[in-house]
Amino acid sequence: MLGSLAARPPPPGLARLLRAQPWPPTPRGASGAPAATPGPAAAPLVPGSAARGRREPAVRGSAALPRRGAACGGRQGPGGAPSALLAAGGPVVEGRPPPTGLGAPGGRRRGSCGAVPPAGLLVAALAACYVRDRATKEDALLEAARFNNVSEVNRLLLEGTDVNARHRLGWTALMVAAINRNSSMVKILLAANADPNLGDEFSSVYETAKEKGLHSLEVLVTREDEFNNRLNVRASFRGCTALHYAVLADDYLTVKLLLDGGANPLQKNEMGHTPLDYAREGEVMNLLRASETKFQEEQRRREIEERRRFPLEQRLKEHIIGQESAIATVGAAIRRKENGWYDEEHPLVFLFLGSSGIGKTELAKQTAKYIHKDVKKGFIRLDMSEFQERHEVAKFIGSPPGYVGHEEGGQLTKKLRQCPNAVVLFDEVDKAHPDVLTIMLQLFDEGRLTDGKGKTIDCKDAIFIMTSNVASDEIAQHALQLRQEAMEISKKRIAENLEDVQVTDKITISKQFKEKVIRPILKAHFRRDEFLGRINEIVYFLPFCHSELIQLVNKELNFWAKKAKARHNITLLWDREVMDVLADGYNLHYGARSIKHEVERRVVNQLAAAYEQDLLPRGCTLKITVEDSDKQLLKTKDSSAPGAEKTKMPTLRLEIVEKDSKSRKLDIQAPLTPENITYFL
Ligand SMILES: Nc1ncnc2c1ncn2[C@@H]1O[C@H](COP(=O)(O)OP(=O)(O)OP(=O)(O)O)[C@@H](O)[C@H]1O
Repeated sequence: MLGSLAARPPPPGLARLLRAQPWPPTPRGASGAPAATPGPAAAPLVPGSAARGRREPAVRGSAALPRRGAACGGRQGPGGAPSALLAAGGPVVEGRPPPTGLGAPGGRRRGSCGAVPPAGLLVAALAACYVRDRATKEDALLEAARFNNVSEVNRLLLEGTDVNARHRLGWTALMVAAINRNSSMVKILLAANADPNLGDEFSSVYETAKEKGLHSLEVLVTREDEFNNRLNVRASFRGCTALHYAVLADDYLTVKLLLDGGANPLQKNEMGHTPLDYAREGEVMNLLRASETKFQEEQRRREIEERRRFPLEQRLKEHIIGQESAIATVGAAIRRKENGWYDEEHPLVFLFLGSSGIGKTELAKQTAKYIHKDVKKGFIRLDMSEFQERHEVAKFIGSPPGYVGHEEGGQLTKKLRQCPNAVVLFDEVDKAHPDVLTIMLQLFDEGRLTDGKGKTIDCKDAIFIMTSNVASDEIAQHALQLRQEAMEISKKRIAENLEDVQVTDKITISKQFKEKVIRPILKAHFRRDEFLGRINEIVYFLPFCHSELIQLVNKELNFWAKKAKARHNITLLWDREVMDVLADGYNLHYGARSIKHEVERRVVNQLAAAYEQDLLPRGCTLKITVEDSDKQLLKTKDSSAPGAEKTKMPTLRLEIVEKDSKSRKLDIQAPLTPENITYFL
């Protein structure tokens, strides 16, 4: 059976990864002749030993190492004497890279001792290649998996060795067992919770050598000796799972074990190939095809279950503060689509309205992340202010043949072709030229788009989100007015001692306001009823209320606290008063960005100056405080007393918390005023 498998031509993807040697490797007897029956339990050949007819005992340790380095002459197989490798000016075997730095220049005879580089260099290379610390249990596990040493693996697992530990070059024990057709080992490792979906971190020999700062020769020999010697050393294996390797080895039993053990047949390696792409015609291919279908169904079921347990709205709220009605509107529309309650002839179209920096882009991004996981391709963002002129339509969908830029294609069409069901954000859509809007209308209406080359992209499954600041002042003023009214009603009810008082920041934009105020503004701007008519949902983003501002400040301070801890081992503390002071920096026109800037200006600047002035011992605890003398001002302001707005802005200071819990104020000098002026912000 093995012979017939080897005789079949491998698929093109497979051919790239394997060397031009028969695969699966034909085990050889002691004489070097092919063995009669390989059998999974047979002690495996040591890589490179085939030519020498040597069979390595399946034990830990590197007893053979000194012998390997001793030979100097013609090539002895991939695991053979490194001197033979060093002597070669070009690839010694098919697919083997020339040893950079160490190798002799081109033109030298292969395997010639005369081509050996200086002895010191050789010794260093030998030492690097073979003197390996095999002391750790994880290394021992990888080696035992390589040699199918069941008892050693069992012992190591019992001792608590991490079954998913990686070789220093990136692979796991399960991958080693899979590529070497050690199915009994695969079974043991899976039973010990080995993750079948981990991807190899080893790319090609050159890439890995570069990444790890090693000599390519060392990487090559290690890969061949400690993983497998039948793989193309030039190909990239990054992202290959144990299942990819089992398929490369064309080992039905191991493939089946891995699939039963939860391996994902749809998982792609970094080249974008699933295991099926490497399968030869036959039972392995059939098995993979069947399990792909089954896996897809199961995945769909799992996703539905997960959506039920952890709804989209909840996920979005983890990243977006406030904007509850916007989240609810988008969440409901996506749910309708996900569950098949939508018009499949048209894509979903939203218009996000509201002032700057209040989460329109963020909501679009998070929606894409939820739908696609891979946000890079699944989220397309176009700044529509780049399409203000008529001729810029060509930039949007590509120029027709014979025009400049025809070959480049359009910004939208190029990206949509890569991911036709992407979440597409048209930022500042009000700035786009009417001709661009006409194309968008066609896109929304028909769910497809024809590019400059005449090719049509079907994108009925895409989600289009347009954002605009049009009417943002009206929306903001209306929201503030609604909040004011809600506050007054609450106060009145408190004054009347009514029991069901709920002080709430939650407000809803009325239908009347949308129809009477917003729609006419939109109509005047876009001048096309049909364009507005094609929008599924107009989503309103409102200015932040005080409690939302406090959450934004907290989020921002937490961001810096994490950085302080990670970079300088400094613990940063603050209290509610500090958050109130920072929340006052909110500017309606800049939204959450104004909070970011306020924190940077009033806290991070002080931190940086204190650090530069060597006032922050490593490992210290820092507290942000409001200057004592300013606290009264803050109280006055909090109580909304008349005239409070005119009071001086409270000052934030940094204090070091000493071991006895007492605080010491830091005397930070303002960097731009060297005359000993204390840093006041
Ligand atoms: N509601 C929010 N919750 C959390 N972070 C927010 C929120 N709104 C804005 N931000 C943060 O502020 C920054 C700007 O937000 P975003 O890009 O979403 O603004 P926008 O509403 O699209 O405005 P613009 O049109 O100016 O881009 C981002 O870093 C974002 O994370």
